[in-house]
Amino acid sequence: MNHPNTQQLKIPNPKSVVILGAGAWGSSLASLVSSNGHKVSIWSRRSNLQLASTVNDADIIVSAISMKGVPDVIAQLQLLKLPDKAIFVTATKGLDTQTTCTPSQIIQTVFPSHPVVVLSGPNLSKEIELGLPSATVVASHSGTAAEFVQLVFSSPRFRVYTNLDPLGVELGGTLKNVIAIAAGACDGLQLGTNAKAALVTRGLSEMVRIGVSLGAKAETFYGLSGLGDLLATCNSPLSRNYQVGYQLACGKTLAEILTHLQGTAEGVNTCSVLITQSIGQNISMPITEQVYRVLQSESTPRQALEELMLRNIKPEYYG
Ligand SMILES: NC(=O)C1=CN([C@@H]2O[C@H](COP(=O)(O)OP(=O)(O)OC[C@H]3O[C@@H](n4cnc5c(N)ncnc54)[C@H](O)[C@@H]3O)[C@@H](O)[C@H]2O)C=CC1
Ligand SMILES: O=C(CO)COP(=O)(O)O
Repeated sequence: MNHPNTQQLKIPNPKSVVILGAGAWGSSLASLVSSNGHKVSIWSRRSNLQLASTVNDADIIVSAISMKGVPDVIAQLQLLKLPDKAIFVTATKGLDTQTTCTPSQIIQTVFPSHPVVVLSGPNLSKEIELGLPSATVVASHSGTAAEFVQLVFSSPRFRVYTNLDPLGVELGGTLKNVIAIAAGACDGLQLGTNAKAALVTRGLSEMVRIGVSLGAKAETFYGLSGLGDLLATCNSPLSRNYQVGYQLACGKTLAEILTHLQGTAEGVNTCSVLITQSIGQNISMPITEQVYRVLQSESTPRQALEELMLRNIKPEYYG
């Protein structure tokens, strides 16, 4: 089968793309889409634009807001008349603390007749703003919707793959944030490359375990949206989640870190949701548990390390 290359990817008519959220990720996504010749409108809770007039002709509505704003903004959209053609794209990486739902689950419940596409991958927004090359995944139960979104976002500097496991893609981007906090702490404590490799590998194992129990496919976690994003976030000081862990290891309190952090570190809230889910489903998540204890000030990063190293010895189960 012949696939077009990125030079041939022009959609004949420019599409109307609405980005909800004017933070770091919303702005980067807007610049990617507008560089491809599409019409982009950015809405945020602080802008003067009316949500109703912004979305009234949208082909694509992208959520790039922090998780805590998603239920409220989707409830606002529910009161409006959306075009039948509108496809939702969620680029938010978090879990709702009230319901434990993912953003795509919240959107699909409210808008059952609109396709929902998850966009997630190793996409540090600062690098994308610099025009550096990057790849991502767009996943949906509707292959047609995923391919449409792929065409709108693809460019020679942003390579977009489709995937039919939206939950797996969404959970990859969400669960890795907790491991990135641990990786930042590992670097902050200067534990070395061997320790980091062990942490990230066992972290991936935790992601697969809880992800599969929630209904995702195991293999999805070994792709760009799982392992790919895990590697990017666990190895870059540009990651806010990594920064949280790094600075905790340097002795700062969580409150101090969050006050000065630029943007959202979703891993902090995601970690609490995962603890509830892992207890409820009786799934072992030792790294997540230690991150939780450190975030709650019940333990220090150094004590968390000792707890992990002193666990009962066992075979290397995968997944
Ligand atoms: N920055 C990055 O490199 C990437 C971020 N993401 C994800 O995108 C989401 C947004 O991240 P950033 O843009 O970096 O965060 P940010 O903190 O820069 O921007 C967050 C946006 O959400 C809006 N928002 C926050 N609470 C809200 C509420 N209660 N109601 C309505 N709007 C609200 C803010 O006004 C702002 O426009 C997060 O889930 C993040 O994990 C995903 C990939 C890359
Ligand atoms: O998800 C991201 C990169 O893919 C961004 O990570 P942070 O939210 O930790 O900055």
